[in-house]
Amino acid sequence: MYQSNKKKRQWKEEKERLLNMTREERRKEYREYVSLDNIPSLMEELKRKASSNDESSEEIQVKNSLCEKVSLYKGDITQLEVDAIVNAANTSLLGGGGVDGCIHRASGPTLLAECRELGGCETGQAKITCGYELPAKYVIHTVGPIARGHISPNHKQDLASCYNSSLTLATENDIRTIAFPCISTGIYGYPNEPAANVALTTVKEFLKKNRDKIDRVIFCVFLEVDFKIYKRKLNEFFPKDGGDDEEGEKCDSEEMKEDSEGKPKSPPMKKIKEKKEDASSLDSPDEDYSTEEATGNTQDMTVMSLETDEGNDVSSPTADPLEEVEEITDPDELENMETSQPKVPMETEGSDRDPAEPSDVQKEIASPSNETCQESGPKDTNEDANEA
Ligand SMILES: NC(=O)c1ccc[n+]([C@H]2O[C@H](COP(=O)([O-])OP(=O)(O)OC[C@H]3O[C@@H](n4cnc5c(N)ncnc54)[C@H](O)[C@@H]3O)[C@@H](O)[C@H]2O)c1
Repeated sequence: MYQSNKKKRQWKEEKERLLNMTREERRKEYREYVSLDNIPSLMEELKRKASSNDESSEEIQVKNSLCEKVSLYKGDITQLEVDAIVNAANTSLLGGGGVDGCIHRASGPTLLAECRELGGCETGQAKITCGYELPAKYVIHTVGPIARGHISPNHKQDLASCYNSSLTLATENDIRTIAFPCISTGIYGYPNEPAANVALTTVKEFLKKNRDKIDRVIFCVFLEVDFKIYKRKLNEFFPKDGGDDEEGEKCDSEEMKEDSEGKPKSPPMKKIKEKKEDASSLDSPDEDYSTEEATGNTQDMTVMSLETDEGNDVSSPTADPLEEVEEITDPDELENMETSQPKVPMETEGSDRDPAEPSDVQKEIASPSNETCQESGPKDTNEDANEA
């Protein structure tokens, strides 16, 4: 049988085998993972903060607030044990660098075999495959806009469409827990903060209309610059007192006036609302942003707490960048990147992983070390995230 036919048959059989397994059975097959139990929702973080400040956690109203459906996680998305992780891919769907390269490397060569059958993907659209050797059952591949620091209304629409298409595909496949990287903010040069606004606005709108279909959306950040942006914004977009019906209208005015050290907090939600884009206002005029925002320090990968700065912020700077990403600034080079071969060497389709790989149940990693996805391998880390 030709190699390609054999591989085609293999990925279909492998996909069927894996998707019919229970989580316990699958855990015997993947190396390391971070379970959802170790990724607190925003609501859980707020309750934890209330109890650590000796406030009555009863004050934390759960008036059908969406903040129990979102989390912020800082680390390697390939380690998250969720129903689906989203890949920031390119239109070829044949792999590349950045998070795309990490996901393909961690998932193994069978992912590429399935991707080859998908016939690519348009910008703003999404396609789904099995997760194979990942802790995630599925990978949803989406293609963000190439903004190169200059955001047009089309770029915003396309980026919002990435989140909407991925979430729609998730609900169509009974996927209830999903993790997003910061789509388009790496090599595609979409400035970090505007991208976070689009992501948070789009996810919030989707969750308001599909509360019963999604249990958790995890914003998985990798860089400190994104960690700080999402940490600041998540409470604004998903306030603890609900207030999800009006788009960012309601806020706990006491909460917003000043933080515990009396420092003025960000302006009242009303002003933020005026500035904040929402899904309907994605066609605001072009905005030029320096792409300095698109770069930023890299930090260790830590399950973080959504505390304000005086809280138990557990992220701590590390010296080494997570990976040396070659900054591609030449637009032509970026444009033809769509057809470029994977930047980071991936296992070729013919190479099979060593069957002698350890099959024992993997140690759950809860506080991943600051190794990058390229270096991840069998590790004996088994601390409880809560001690992180
Ligand atoms: N970065 C590169 O050098 C490079 C080269 C070729 C292709 N690509 C990839 O980049 C293009 C898409 O650009 P993009 O800006 O949407 O994606 P991206 O360049 O992967 O950046 C998206 C975001 O993901 C972050 N990230 C990187 N690794 C991980 C990880 N393991 N877990 C969680 N987050 C992570 C990264 O820091 C950034 O915030 C595609 O062509 C894709 O193949 C990247």
